[in-house]
Amino acid sequence: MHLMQLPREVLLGENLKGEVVNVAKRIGLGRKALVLYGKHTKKIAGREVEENLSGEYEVDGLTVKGATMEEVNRTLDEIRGGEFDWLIAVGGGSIIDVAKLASFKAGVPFISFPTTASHDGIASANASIKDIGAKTSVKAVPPIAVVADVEVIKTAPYRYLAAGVGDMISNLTAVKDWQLAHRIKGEYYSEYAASLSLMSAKMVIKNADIIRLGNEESVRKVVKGLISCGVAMSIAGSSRPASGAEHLFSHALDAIAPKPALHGEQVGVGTIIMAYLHGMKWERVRETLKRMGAPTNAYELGIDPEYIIEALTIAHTIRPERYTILGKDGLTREAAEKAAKITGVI
Ligand SMILES: NC(=O)C1=CN([C@@H]2O[C@H](COP(=O)(O)OP(=O)(O)OC[C@H]3O[C@@H](n4cnc5c(N)ncnc54)[C@H](OP(=O)(O)O)[C@@H]3O)[C@@H](O)[C@H]2O)C=CC1
Ligand SMILES: O=C(CO)COP(=O)(O)O
Ligand SMILES: [Zn+2]
Repeated sequence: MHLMQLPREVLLGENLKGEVVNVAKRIGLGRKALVLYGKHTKKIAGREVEENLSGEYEVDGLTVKGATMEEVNRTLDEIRGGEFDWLIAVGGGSIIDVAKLASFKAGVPFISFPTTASHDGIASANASIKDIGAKTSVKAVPPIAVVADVEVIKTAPYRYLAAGVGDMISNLTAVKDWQLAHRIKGEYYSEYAASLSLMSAKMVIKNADIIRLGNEESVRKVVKGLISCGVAMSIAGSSRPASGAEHLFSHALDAIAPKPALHGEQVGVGTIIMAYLHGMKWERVRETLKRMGAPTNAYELGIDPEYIIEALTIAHTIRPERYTILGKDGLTREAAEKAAKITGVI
């Protein structure tokens, strides 16, 4: 059996902070709601969402510090202790992922209220949580609804939108890796999931000039693409269509770099290198990221080249069951340095 779980409602528009009440009513969610937000996203939209809900529901808020198991367990304790019926995550990828896993473990639904268009976890069913070692996603549940307020998402610095583009462009190499694993390891491959994932990547390349403007239309285009990526992952039953070696590189950077960059920025740079290793048109990937104003090298990521090389050499160890262009043995230091230099990453 192949289970595909998808959100029941997706709202994309303006001034939706108050609309959550109607969404919850339509879906028939219970009386007690827990609003999850981060330190910043509480001020950006979380507090207002909480206030709006309090007219109709019994509401409490919880500030989450990051996508760690500790925070998932703290949220879980809060849900169980307070007997909450549902959650709403107001934030970036980290807050949404904590809500996703906690809601899955507690068996209660959650609404995704993204404050950035920086990642494709907005509507996906998997959660990337840092536990021991590197952070890779695990199966959870998709949000029961996605409420994407363009006005809120537009308040985020442009850098976040460009990161979202990076997370979508990464589908180009992720799908190549998936096809490789299908051919070499006989891994399950879904043509529908792969096509949907590639469509988002191609759409952002095509619409690069509109997205670059960072206006409302740009946000709408990026959010729709990110939601499609989430659906692709749900169809596949894993993050395979949107996460290959470029993501392993980013996960490795998260584990070793003193100050990692945004997820989407790192996977964008990873895509340049992995496209080179695949013999793809890596220059086109770099050009698109450049046009977007997204980082294309170590300096722009704010990460020392030494960490880039190390991340490339350890990336294959992060999720050994996921076969990629890095193979079973990974890159040698020399090969990593060469690939990073040729592509202008270091
Ligand atoms: N599950 C999945 O399928 C996927 C998961 N991911 C995961 O998502 C995470 C990356 O998400 P990302 O959004 O890049 O990063 P974070 O969620 O970690 O957010 C980064 C920072 O941005 C702040 N922020 C959020 N919204 C705004 C805003 N509107 N304006 C200004 N600052 C804002 C956050 O504030 P605050 O401190 O309040 O939180 C935080 O300090 C990673 O953990 C990644 O692994 C990525 C792709 C797919
Ligand atoms: O970031 C993701 C997809 O863009 C999720 O990927 P991981 O499964 O590698 O965490
Ligand atoms: Zn990603």
